[in-house]
Amino acid sequence: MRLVVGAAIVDDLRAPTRLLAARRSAPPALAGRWELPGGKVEPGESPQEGLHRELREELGVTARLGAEVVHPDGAWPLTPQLRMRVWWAVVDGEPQPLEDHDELRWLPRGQWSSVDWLPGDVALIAQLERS
Ligand SMILES: Nc1nc2c([nH]c(=O)n2[C@H]2C[C@H](O)[C@@H](COP(=O)(O)OP(=O)(O)OP(=O)(O)O)O2)c(=O)[nH]1
Repeated sequence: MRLVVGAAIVDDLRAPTRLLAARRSAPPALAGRWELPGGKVEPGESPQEGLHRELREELGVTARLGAEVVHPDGAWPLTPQLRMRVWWAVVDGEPQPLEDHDELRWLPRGQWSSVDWLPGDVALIAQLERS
């Protein structure tokens, strides 16, 4: 079982009005679907270290993490091999699609479920919207 970390990047941790969605450019089976920026934690890294690294690599930003978005079982199941932990985050500057994504989109509150999320993200995004 491999751990993936993701960031729910918003404009304001206390009163979010927009959420950043990222459209995958690869592999072909996932390309075109939307996800939270992030990726797999590497051996020797803490989940938070891995998330900061992924956000630097993918978006070119430095992040400040807020609270974890907790799944009742501890982590969000994505596939039989993957589970994901997610933190709210704010970032400095405007994220750029440097790696893994061909489009970034700020979704206004109320429209967070309006893009075609990866299947494992749908319940998570619904929880973000309710929070
Ligand atoms: N980053 C991210 N990955 C997600 C989300 N939802 C979801 O099912 N996944 C899946 C897609 C991928 O199979 C996996 C993340 O792997 P990745 O390919 O982005 O990881 P990585 O950047 O570390 O790349 P690599 O080492 O596998 O090359 O988790 C999500 O919201 N964010």
